[in-house]
Amino acid sequence: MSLLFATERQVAITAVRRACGLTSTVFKKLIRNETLTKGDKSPVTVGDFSAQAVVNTILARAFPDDRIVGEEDAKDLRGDSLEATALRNRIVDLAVENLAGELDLGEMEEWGLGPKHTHTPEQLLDAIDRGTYSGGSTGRMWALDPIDGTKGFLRGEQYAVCLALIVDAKVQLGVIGCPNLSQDASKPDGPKGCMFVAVREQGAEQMSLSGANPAPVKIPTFSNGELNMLESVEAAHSSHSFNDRVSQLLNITRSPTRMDSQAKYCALSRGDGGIYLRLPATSGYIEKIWDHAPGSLLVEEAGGVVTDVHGLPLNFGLGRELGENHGVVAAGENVHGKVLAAVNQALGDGKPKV
Ligand SMILES: Nc1ncnc2c1ncn2[C@@H]1O[C@H](COP(=O)(O)O)[C@@H](OP(=O)(O)O)[C@H]1O
Ligand SMILES: [Mg+2]
Ligand SMILES: [Mg+2]
Ligand SMILES: [Mg+2]
Repeated sequence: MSLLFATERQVAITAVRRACGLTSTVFKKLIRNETLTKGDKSPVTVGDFSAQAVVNTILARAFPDDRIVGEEDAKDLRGDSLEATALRNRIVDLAVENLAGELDLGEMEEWGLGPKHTHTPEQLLDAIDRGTYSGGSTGRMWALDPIDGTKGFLRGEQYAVCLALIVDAKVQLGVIGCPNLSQDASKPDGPKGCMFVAVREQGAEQMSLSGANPAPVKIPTFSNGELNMLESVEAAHSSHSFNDRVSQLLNITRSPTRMDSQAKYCALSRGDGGIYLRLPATSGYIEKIWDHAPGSLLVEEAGGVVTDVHGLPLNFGLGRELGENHGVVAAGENVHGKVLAAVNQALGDGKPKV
């Protein structure tokens, strides 16, 4: 009997692996005018667009009826301006070359892959725009962040290609590719590039980006002195000062580990850091589902708990955003309760006294 979501798992691994190959290539050749600034002032590069084109092309071929909630859209690539034309040509070239790469183990030609396939610019822009689904609480949908941690990507630090399958608002499958993450955190100069795969009720594992050496990951039981905090590099994305207050309340003396992207969830799942805490630094910011869907399942399947500051599960069924949740608290099962208590004490301490 085959396991549930076995085909989806293989398709997602293929898509993430291909996209990671593409982003690594882009990083080596990225030039200044290949980055745009979006309406919310955040950066997006040719890597983000072309990775979304590749992943969505594969998903559309393998699962033509599935919806996709992807971070990017092709609006800025469709115009006739010189800038749009140059960006479009570059993105199309990158995606075409990546999709045409020889089939690797477990990959299928019918997913649009291999040298026999051609992909027109229009098809690739449409593939990017397959990601414009508004989300919702019923049916199947994929959540895609083609480059999570774009700022880390631009700095040459951590970033991740993140893909999740959500069915009736529940994340069932998550795949995260981290091209710059050390395969073994205790050997920072050792081989880099890992993929994390989780399927609900089937566990979580880490492997190399090529799929070699798969091994289960599990959050260890930390004693108090061993705990430390994982947090964003960008102070604008999560409040560092709030995390410091929580660390003090928990008597954590080790300094926080700062890294971009859902690599934080990956690090947590294998025990490199005991807590991932993310409180909005900007009032009114609502977290996006693609920034948390695969990471939260990975941590749960590695024996952890992921909630918001009220202890509520993350609700992936409310559209493109986690509209009901405030902040994210992720930690091992034996630690999560006391972190949540400390978070709420710190939130209470911050309120004006009447
Ligand atoms: N003001 C803000 N507050 C919280 N998160 C924000 C934010 N502005 C952008 N982000 C999100 O933070 C993500 C990166 O998180 P981190 O800091 O953990 O690396 C970004 O993902 P992208 O890089 O995919 O756009 C983006 O979705
Ligand atoms: Mg972005
Ligand atoms: Mg992101
Ligand atoms: Mg992104």
